[in-house]
Amino acid sequence: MPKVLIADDLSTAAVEIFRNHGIETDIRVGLTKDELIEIIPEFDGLAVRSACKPDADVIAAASKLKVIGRAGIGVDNIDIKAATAKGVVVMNTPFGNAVTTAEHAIAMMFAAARQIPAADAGTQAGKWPKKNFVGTEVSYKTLGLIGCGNIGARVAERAKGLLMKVVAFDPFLTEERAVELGVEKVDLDHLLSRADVITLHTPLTDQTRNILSKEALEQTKKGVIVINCARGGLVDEAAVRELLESGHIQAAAFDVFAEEPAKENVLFGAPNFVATPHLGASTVEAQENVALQVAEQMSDYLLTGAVTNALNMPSVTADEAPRLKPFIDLAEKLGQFAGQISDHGFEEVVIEYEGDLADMNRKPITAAALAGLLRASRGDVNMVSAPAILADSGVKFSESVTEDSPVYDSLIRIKVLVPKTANSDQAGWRSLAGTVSAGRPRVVEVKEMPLEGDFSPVMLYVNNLDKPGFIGSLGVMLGEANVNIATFHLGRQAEGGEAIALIGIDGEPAADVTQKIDSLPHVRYAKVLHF
Ligand SMILES: NC(=O)C1=CN([C@@H]2O[C@H](COP(=O)(O)OP(=O)(O)OC[C@H]3O[C@@H](n4cnc5c(N)ncnc54)[C@H](O)[C@@H]3O)[C@@H](O)[C@H]2O)C=CC1
Ligand SMILES: O=C(O)C(=O)COP(=O)(O)O
Repeated sequence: MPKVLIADDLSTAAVEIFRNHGIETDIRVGLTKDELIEIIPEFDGLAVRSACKPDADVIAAASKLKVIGRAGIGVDNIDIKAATAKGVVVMNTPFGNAVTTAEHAIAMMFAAARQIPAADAGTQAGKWPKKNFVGTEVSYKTLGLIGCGNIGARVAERAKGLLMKVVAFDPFLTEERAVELGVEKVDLDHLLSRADVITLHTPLTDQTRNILSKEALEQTKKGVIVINCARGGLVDEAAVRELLESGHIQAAAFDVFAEEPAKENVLFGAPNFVATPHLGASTVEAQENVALQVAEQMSDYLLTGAVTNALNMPSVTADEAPRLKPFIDLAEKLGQFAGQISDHGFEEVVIEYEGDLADMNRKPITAAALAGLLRASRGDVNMVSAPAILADSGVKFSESVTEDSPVYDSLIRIKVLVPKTANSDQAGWRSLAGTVSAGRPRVVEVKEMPLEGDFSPVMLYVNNLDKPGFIGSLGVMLGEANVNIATFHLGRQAEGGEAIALIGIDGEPAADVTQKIDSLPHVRYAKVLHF
């Protein structure tokens, strides 16, 4: 039974879902990094919000981990690169808390514009500080959105309901979407000079870090209000303090901080500054949404291989998972085959899909083929890590699809180009093709020679010249070496030409068996294959 560690405060709805799927959970909120490293090897799944930080060290220790589920949107607390390299899927719940966070941004805008927290504190302290608080209206003012995705768009809709004019800076916002939302797409300089209120809704990336730098803040209108419910690190906090003190910024309201939990911060105590402790997603509705969703997604992945909302792997719906599974198996086996007969590496990979595969979700199939291919040389590679490893390696990769499949309903062909620098006998294209028949993967072509057979866990691959007596001498030799033949498949180019024998055998042969096969006349290459 898979085991999931819940390492942040998730709604109990998540535990219920895991339990219904027969998945064991352990709730351990507030672990130190060392404590997390100590227990993580027990778990197949890790469910987090933003407080738990599965970094490269934690992921390195996570020997069984298959999936990290983020009950929320931002994944900057997770080392996705390390997870990908280790083959761990990282998934989030991109929509579950978006409305709640948009509402928080609007609440923060009013809290800042009317200084509600300070007015409340003074009133409840018995000071009746009516004269101290003169706010500003937001109607007919300009709201500048930095980031107009999921949450930014919802903020825009609400701001328009408040009769605000909305301008947005987002390089990925299309003109059509801007028109649909009724926002004006502008560049950052325009936004800075025009907005009465600026609100941030981008992820924290190398491009967005410090996007509201001191210089940017100095370009804003005097009296601007700044809201940050996205991520600390997007804004220069010290510069905001300075500009609040000088009165250039009228008010600021931040839910997120560069260092969290923010027990101390340069902004604390600044004039007209409002703070909340990363509450953007904290409503009953949002927390239930994200907990249910992450638990369903993680359970689906652990139990069926369905992938939803993964940041480092193509999606596979629960409906298509059973249909794709035999093709994923086939692709992985063809990849393993190609990897194991490419002793000198490869500089190019081509995957050809034919027939029914033209209409399928091929991304996971490709990922499986690459995982199988790379495993021979790179060890523990899976569908998550394979595409990134191949891209990093500089090996050229392409894919082609055709609806025609002359012989089979569906066919996958993997071709690898072994470099010229290798043993000249080995250089050139290797090509393997297979199909799924009665739900089982079958090889149907090896080095462009027709050859039909099942995959066995251990196989002997022999590339020879088609000469009389060869099969007999091979059979005798294997008998003498105590190798029991389970299946025997043959293919050849033409009489007397290049030929292949693919032999399923029972158990692991002695270490010298390939040498013995190599020493038979007419053998060009022999290899023990594992599937
Ligand atoms: N305070 C809280 O509790 C919560 C905070 N968040 C944070 O809110 C942020 C936004 O979330 P979503 O709207 O769901 O993300 P999203 O991915 O839907 O939208 C982000 C938008 O930022 C844009 N963007 C990317 N790079 C940009 C750049 N260099 N300049 C301008 N725009 C850029 C993207 O094109 C995209 O449209 C994230 O950082 C997320 O972690 C999300 C939920 C709760
Ligand atoms: O979903 C997000 O990106 C958030 O920032 C929410 O964070 P939280 O789950 O409340 O720790």
